[in-house]
Amino acid sequence: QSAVDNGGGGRSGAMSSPSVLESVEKIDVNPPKGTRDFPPEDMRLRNWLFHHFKEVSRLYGFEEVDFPVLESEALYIRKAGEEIRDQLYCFEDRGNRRVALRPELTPSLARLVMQKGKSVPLPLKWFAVGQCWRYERMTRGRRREHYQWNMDIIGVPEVTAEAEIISSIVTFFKRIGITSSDVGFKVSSRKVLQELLRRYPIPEDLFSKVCIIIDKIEKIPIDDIKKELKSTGIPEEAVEELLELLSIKSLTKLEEKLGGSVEAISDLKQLFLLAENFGYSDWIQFDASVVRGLAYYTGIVFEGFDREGKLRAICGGGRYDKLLSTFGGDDVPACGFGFGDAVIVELLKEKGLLPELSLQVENIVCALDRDLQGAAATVATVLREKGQTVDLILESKPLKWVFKRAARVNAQRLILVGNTEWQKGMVGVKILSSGEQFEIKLDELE
Ligand SMILES: OCc1cccc(Br)n1
Repeated sequence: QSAVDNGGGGRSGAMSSPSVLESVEKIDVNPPKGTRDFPPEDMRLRNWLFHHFKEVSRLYGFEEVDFPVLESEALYIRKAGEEIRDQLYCFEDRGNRRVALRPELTPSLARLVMQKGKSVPLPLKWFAVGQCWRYERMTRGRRREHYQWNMDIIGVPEVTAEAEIISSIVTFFKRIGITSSDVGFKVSSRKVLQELLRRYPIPEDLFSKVCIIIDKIEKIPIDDIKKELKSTGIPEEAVEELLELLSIKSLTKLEEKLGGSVEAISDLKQLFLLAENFGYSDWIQFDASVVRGLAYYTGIVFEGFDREGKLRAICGGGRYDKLLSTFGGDDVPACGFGFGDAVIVELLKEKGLLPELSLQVENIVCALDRDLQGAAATVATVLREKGQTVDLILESKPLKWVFKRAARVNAQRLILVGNTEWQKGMVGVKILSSGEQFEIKLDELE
């Protein structure tokens, strides 16, 4: 921090002279552990990804919303033993308030829906793209922030809502060249688990805890899963039956196990029928082991996975009909998904589908001598007012340097402002791809 704080935090202004600046240690120029900078080439890829997120949301008639990155910690205090709770990036602010960097967007969305109350007629179809945080011990070298795309439908109890949001993700994948041979969705319902647990004398509040333990089934040894399940107090035979149930990969077998009248079965059958109508049947499969790691899901849950099994889940979501009531609001049916910006990029790299995104500039405008810098500014302004992109050379540079820059910024043409031409109200033009060059009146330039 310079002795003279010129506010902007940028380069020290004329106000402060070197003598008053304290000599500071060389600062670490890297971003904080687990976080990323986005230099231009990475920012182009991020903008490309977000453009597709937002275009799909628009295609589906969703409205964009956003919330503070900083939220009350209370939004995330759930007692189900979720990883997201263990990794909460939380602190006490100067007003002694317990706050947290949001680890996900759904609770903020639920808060805003409650805040809006009756003023927003249901159903709501909202989407957001926002940075989310977790404080994870860096032992695993994993990131502490990522950007998440969320789409949520609030106020629709029918499975058509889940079918619609899965359709939106399929549309996104197709737009970026991912096919159903690359990825699929494992789909299940927490009502399957609920139905089974209902057949044992188990307190209702255990349900979320059991789901969170089961979500770790592919991440920790099965004996640890059994140990954790038993530690919740559910009877041994329930644990065994539960694990056997989770291995079911067909709805028919599930129906044989649970009986056809079960709501979970009818929901899932309806979803698979709608998938036919949406045209994405070959993208989804029933898999009873999918429960997802968030406590508030109450029905259909799904996750996008890469069929080669090399990557973590690409996205995930489901129905959460009780979240608003846990915040003290009325019960409002809701479903949605979260889609992170990291795994999808790994998948695109794997598939050789990363887009070629280079800087493109239509014009480089350059004054051929110092006293024509003003004329060059006029030329640049004329072009920009016509909607043309212009990289204006801002200092006197040798032509060799200008050509080098033109190549670096992929300029299509060079506009040279020279004395002789300028006297006639003209400029020199060089088309860089063909080498063709000519003079033209400024007002004829387009
Ligand atoms: O996927 C869960 C998650 C939440 C916040 C930040 C990051 Br990185 N990952």
